[in-house]
Amino acid sequence: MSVCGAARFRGSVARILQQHRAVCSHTSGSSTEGIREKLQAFPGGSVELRKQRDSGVALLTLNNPARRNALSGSMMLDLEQRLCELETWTEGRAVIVQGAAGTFCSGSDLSAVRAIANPHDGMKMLSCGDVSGRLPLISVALVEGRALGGGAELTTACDFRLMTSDAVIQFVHKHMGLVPGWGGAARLVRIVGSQNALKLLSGARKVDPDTGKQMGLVDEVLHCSSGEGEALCQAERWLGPLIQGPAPVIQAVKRVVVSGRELPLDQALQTERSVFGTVWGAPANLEALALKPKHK
Ligand SMILES: CCCC(=O)SCCNC(=O)CCNC(=O)[C@H](O)C(C)(C)COP(=O)(O)OP(=O)(O)OC[C@H]1O[C@@H](n2cnc3c(N)ncnc32)[C@H](O)[C@@H]1OP(=O)(O)O
Repeated sequence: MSVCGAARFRGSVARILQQHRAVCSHTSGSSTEGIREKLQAFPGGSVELRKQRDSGVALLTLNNPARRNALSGSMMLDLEQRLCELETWTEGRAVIVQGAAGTFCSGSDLSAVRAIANPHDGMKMLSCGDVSGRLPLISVALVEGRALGGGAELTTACDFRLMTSDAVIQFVHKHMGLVPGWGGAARLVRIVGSQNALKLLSGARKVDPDTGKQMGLVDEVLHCSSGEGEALCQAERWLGPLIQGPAPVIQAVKRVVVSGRELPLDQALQTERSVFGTVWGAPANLEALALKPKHK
């Protein structure tokens, strides 16, 4: 390349980088604010967080029963806020995600969806509702009633799914002219394999607990005979053996498994080494060594 050509080339690269920076700042900063304001304009319901300090289990409840716990605009923002609170809960071990009044979540609130049904707002909305990889504790979706659309996606963001015997999970996106956008498709493929994921998404198939269990989408079916609260009690009992032990160790286990699941091998190995460094010689490790345990 001539000197002149090289200068022109450097000039073009600089221009492209400048344009790229402009696009990035547009999509991350003020425009995210724009979507926040739009979402705030669709209030209704709430996302409640109750940290049970004695057990280290948090309850995250989608609470919009008049709309079958559809995620309103303000609930999407609430959800983000609650996840931030969970991320810094150092004494936490697990979180159970549930819906109020015996049903999980009917997806995005259709009135909000209608108001922002253009590609630009849709892309920005994703930055507010994405819970993938955000749950720092062992997470369980307790599915009673229906988990539809974005609600079905939310179940895949959890490590485990427990369903009551009459519950249904359904990725209804195709019926809405959509595909998942909050990571529900990618995670579904990892959970049930691509053949099953394709069947569930392209057929918008209703998944009952038994089918879910066969596919590996559902970890346990809960048979509840008596009333309110029984499913939650059973879910807490199911979780019990997984969360025995010191919180830092449980959180470390979660981190190595998530990195193994979601990162390329070289990065996962690196993460595992650094997480190992946080538990080796730490109080729980020293206490266990002092007890001279035998694992019979
Ligand atoms: C990227 C995100 C993709 C998405 O999530 S798009 C949204 C997908 N979800 C839907 O289309 C849900 C549509 N709703 C339904 O199929 C049914 O309402 C559902 C959930 C099976 C419940 O059926 P039922 O128990 O018979 O109750 P119902 O139909 O009378 O509903 C009770 C009230 O709740 C409302 N509702 C249910 N799901 C909603 C939603 N997603 N957004 C806004 N409002 C919703 C429903 O309109 C009804 O309200 P109203 O009492 O008529 O004022």
